[in-house]
Amino acid sequence: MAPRVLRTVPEVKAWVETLQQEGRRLALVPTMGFLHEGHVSLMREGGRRADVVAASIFVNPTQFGPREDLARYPRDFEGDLGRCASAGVEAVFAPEPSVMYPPGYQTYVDVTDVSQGLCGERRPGHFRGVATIVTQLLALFRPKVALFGEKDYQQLQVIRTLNRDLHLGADIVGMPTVREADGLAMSSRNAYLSADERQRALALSKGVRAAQALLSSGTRDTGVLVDAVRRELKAADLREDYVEVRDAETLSPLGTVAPGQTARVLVAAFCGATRLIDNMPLDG
Ligand SMILES: Nc1ncnc2c1ncn2[C@@H]1O[C@H](COP(=O)(O)OP(=O)(O)OP(=O)(O)O)[C@@H](O)[C@H]1O
Ligand SMILES: CC(C)(CO)[C@@H](O)C(=O)[O-]
Ligand code: BAL
Repeated sequence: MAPRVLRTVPEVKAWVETLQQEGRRLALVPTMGFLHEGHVSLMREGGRRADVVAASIFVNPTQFGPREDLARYPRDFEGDLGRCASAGVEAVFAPEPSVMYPPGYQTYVDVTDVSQGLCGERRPGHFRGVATIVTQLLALFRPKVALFGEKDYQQLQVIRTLNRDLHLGADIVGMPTVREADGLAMSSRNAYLSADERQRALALSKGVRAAQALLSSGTRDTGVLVDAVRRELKAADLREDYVEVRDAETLSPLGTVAPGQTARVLVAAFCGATRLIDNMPLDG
């Protein structure tokens, strides 16, 4: 069935109120649209963990820097509604920016430690925008469960932290990265890539896999693991934005991956003009 489209805050409140009266538990999947199988995996898992699934489709202006791709971010609302319908989504919240940021809006959420470095450093203000919109969505929908992808790993940790610190009460579920058959992490921004760039973009997933393989064969020095990723970027002529190994939960930088430690190797790189990210677990 086609999902119901909600456009305003009173519409969301009325819909959520009805769910509560019916005793139906909600799973929320926040997105920026141009949906792919990664998003669908979150929606389907939402359906397994709750009684009803809602998605939001909102290209949130406050998380884009002034020189970033807000104006040309890919959009396909009709196609997205079809994908939501086949994933069992009952309601789609698709507000105009003025609904989330009306005149007089003045409340922003800063999550400090886990926003440091990585995308937090390379995209100043990005996580403030993400944390602000996700806090609004969790406060409005009050879902039992909210699902996010590990592809945006630092974002997931930022959201876990704000949900805990602000007592928002959702179960935050992180879902594994869905990949194309050749390993490229699915991402709406892959649509920007030319055929040649699409091939070269494989360097990100190859690089993080090379780091995983090195750790499995006993290399614990994170400098050596980072170099393995850099070699793949260089071979494909990608420009590094960052490559780091960090603690998987706190995201503190690591010099070595200790036995029993859960770490993560994270990469961001430019393939032509398109900035892509990827990451993988490194279990010491
Ligand atoms: N390949 C993927 N596998 C699993 N989850 C994903 C994947 N790609 C995105 N997600 C998750 O879907 C949610 C919405 O993400 P978003 O709409 O920004 O899509 P995106 O493909 O990551 O777009 P972008 O190219 O802008 O990064 C986020 O929680 C994100 O982590
Ligand atoms: C979580 C999110 C929907 C907030 O705008 C966005 O950052 C995304 O799509 O990953
Ligand atoms: N997928 C995270 C949202 C962003 O890159 O702005």
